[in-house]
Amino acid sequence: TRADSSMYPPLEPYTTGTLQVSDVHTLYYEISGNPEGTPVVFLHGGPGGGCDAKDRSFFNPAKYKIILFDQRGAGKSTPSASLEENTTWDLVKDIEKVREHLKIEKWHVFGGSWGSTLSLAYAQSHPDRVKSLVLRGIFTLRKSELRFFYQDGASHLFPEAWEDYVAPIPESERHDMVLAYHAQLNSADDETRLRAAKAWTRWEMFTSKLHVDPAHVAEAEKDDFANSFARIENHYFVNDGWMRDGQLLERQSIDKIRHIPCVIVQGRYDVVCPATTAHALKKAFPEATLHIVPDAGHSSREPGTAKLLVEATDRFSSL
Ligand SMILES: CNCC(=O)c1nnc(C(C)(C)C)o1
Repeated sequence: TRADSSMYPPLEPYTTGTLQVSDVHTLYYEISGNPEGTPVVFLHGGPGGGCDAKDRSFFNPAKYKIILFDQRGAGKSTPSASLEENTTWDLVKDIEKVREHLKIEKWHVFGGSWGSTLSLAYAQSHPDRVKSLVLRGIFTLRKSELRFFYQDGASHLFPEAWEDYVAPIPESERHDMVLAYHAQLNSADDETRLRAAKAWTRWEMFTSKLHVDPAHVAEAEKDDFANSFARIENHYFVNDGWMRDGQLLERQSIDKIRHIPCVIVQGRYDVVCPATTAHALKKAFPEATLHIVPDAGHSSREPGTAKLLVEATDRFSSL
C-alpha cells in the first residue's frame, strides 16, 4: 500500500496569511478544510523543515480546520534561515500568537520528529489550550538522541551515506560532528555553508525511510531548503534546544499533560529518532496510546505510519 492511499486527497488552503511575531520574524500560515471545523495545528519537523502541502492530508477536511505554519526561519517564513531570536521557547510563544491571531480557544496538536518535540514543549507550557496530541517519530533532543544520529549509531546502518556526511569535516574535528558542522554552517564563505548544508541534509533525507526514496533525497539539493533545514537544526542542537537533558520526559513535565488524549506512532526502524525515546515517553505517559509500526522508518509518509496517523486524527476529530 502507498501512504497516499490512507491519507486524504490533496487540498488547497482557503486562506493564507503572515503574522509578524517579533522585530525580526514574520511567520507564513495557511488554513484548509472546514472553516467551522475543529481546529488543529500542524507542527513541522527539523527544526527548519517547513510545511509541505501533503501535510494537510493527515486530516479529514470536512471535520477539521487545518492550520499549518512555517516556524521561524523555515519554509515561507522570513527571514529565511535566520537564527536570531530562534529558540524552542520563542516557537512556543509563536504558537500562542498564531492561536490568538486566529481567535482559537483550544486546538488539536499534531507533530512528528522535531514537531513532536515542539508539540510536547507547547502542551506542557499551555495544557489548557490542547484538545489532543498526535505525535510521530518521537524526538526530545536528549544528548543521547543527537549522539545516535549525528555521531555514532545510525552510522553503523548506513555506512555509505555516513561517508558522505563526514566528508566536509576535517578528520581532526570528526569527534564532535554537530560542533564541526556548526563552524561550516555559519562560515562567512557561502560555498562552505551551502556544501555543508547539503551534506547535512542529505544524511537526514537518505536515512528517513525504510526504503531509500530518491525524491526525498533530492530535496537536499534545493539550496534554500537545505540551508534553512541544516542551519536551524544545527543551531538548536548545539544549544540542546534550550532545555535540560530529558526535560520533556521529566515527571513534573509529563504530569501537566497526562489528561490530554494522546496517540504516539513510531517506526520500529526509525534511525533518525529511534524507538527508545517513544518507549521512554510511553513509560512516563502510560495513558498515551503507543503504536510501533513494524515496517517503517522515520518518515510520516511510511504507509503503516500514515495509516495510523490518519486513524488517530479521525478518532480525535469528534473531541
Ligand atoms: C532530528 N530532526 C528530524 C526532523 O525533525 C525531520 N526529519 N525530516 C524532517 C522534514 C520532513 C521536515 C524534512 O524533519
